Amino acid sequence: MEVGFLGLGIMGKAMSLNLIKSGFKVTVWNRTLSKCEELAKLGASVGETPAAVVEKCKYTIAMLSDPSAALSVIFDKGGVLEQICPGKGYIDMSTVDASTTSKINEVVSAKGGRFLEAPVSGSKKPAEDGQLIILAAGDKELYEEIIPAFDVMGKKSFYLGQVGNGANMKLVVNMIMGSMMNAFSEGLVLADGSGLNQNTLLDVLALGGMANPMFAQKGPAMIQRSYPTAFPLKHQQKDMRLAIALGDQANVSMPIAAAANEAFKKAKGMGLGDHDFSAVHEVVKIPENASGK
Ligand SMILES: NC(=O)C1=CN([C@@H]2O[C@H](COP(=O)(O)OP(=O)(O)OC[C@H]3O[C@@H](n4cnc5c(N)ncnc54)[C@H](OP(=O)(O)O)[C@@H]3O)[C@@H](O)[C@H]2O)C=CC1
Ligand SMILES: O=CCCC(=O)O
Repeated sequence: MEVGFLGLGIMGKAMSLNLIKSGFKVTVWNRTLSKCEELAKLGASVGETPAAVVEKCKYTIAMLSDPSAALSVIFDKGGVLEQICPGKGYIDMSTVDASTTSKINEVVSAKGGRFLEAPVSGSKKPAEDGQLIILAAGDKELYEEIIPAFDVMGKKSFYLGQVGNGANMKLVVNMIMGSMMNAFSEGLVLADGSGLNQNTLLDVLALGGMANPMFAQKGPAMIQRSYPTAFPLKHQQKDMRLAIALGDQANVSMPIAAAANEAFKKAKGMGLGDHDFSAVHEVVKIPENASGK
């Protein structure tokens, strides 16, 4: 199967590499074109523009930072719209809001193309291991046709119905995750401020009903104030912002998510946007010289 891939960031690079390793013919494009070189050495073809990729491939996947990036590869000069046509499918796996995917669906469909949104749960390591959770919605036939690629990139795919449901599901999941990360950071700081051993806290959490891979994997590094980037904090803040807007539309009060968003905003303001989202810990951390009592 010949597949195009737009966006070779943390996630897109790992996902497209898995497709290549599994025997897909992959044509890649990235805004910073030099990032295509590594993939080219591993067997990818390179398209000069998103339009060139779509022209070459029956299916094109995108994995881009945010709504503005997702729209710009569609509408800009050399964008997807210039070549999308009947027989071609466009699959956007970026985390964006439903209004963005609805807009893309509308213009792709108007040109006779088919559209599927398919954001993912799971981070850098699951992307490298082909263990993502895929939250697809949109054209059902396209979903069924692209399953072989999803099976390479993910461990489970959900088909959620109409365009918007995948985007919304992803925002709900990440809203919960961002709130949890804030509560976890506060817990680590509270343990420390109360004279408790933070590693013992991790051991206690790991044995109970709150045990989860996020606490287990990120906790030890957070205690060391180390935040190697798997999921950039700036993207988590974007997801909180979009989830809060979704709450506005649905009249759902979300004070916990709102407080978490404020902490991520503050962390971004502290220059932590490119660190892992666990760096929000720095916002709640008790200054080293304060006893907290
Ligand atoms: N990292 C993670 O753990 C996860 C991330 N996601 C989501 O996946 C998406 C990608 O994340 P990730 O790979 O981490 O992000 P990165 O920041 O590593 O990569 C972002 C990609 O978007 C491209 N891009 C940014 N702005 C534009 C633009 N205006 N026009 C064209 N391309 C643009 C970048 O190109 P360039 O190289 O030129 O900057 C790069 O290829 C995001 O929506 C994120 O929320 C979902 C699940 C997990
Ligand atoms: O959107 C990012 C999700 C990161 C994760 O699921 O660990």
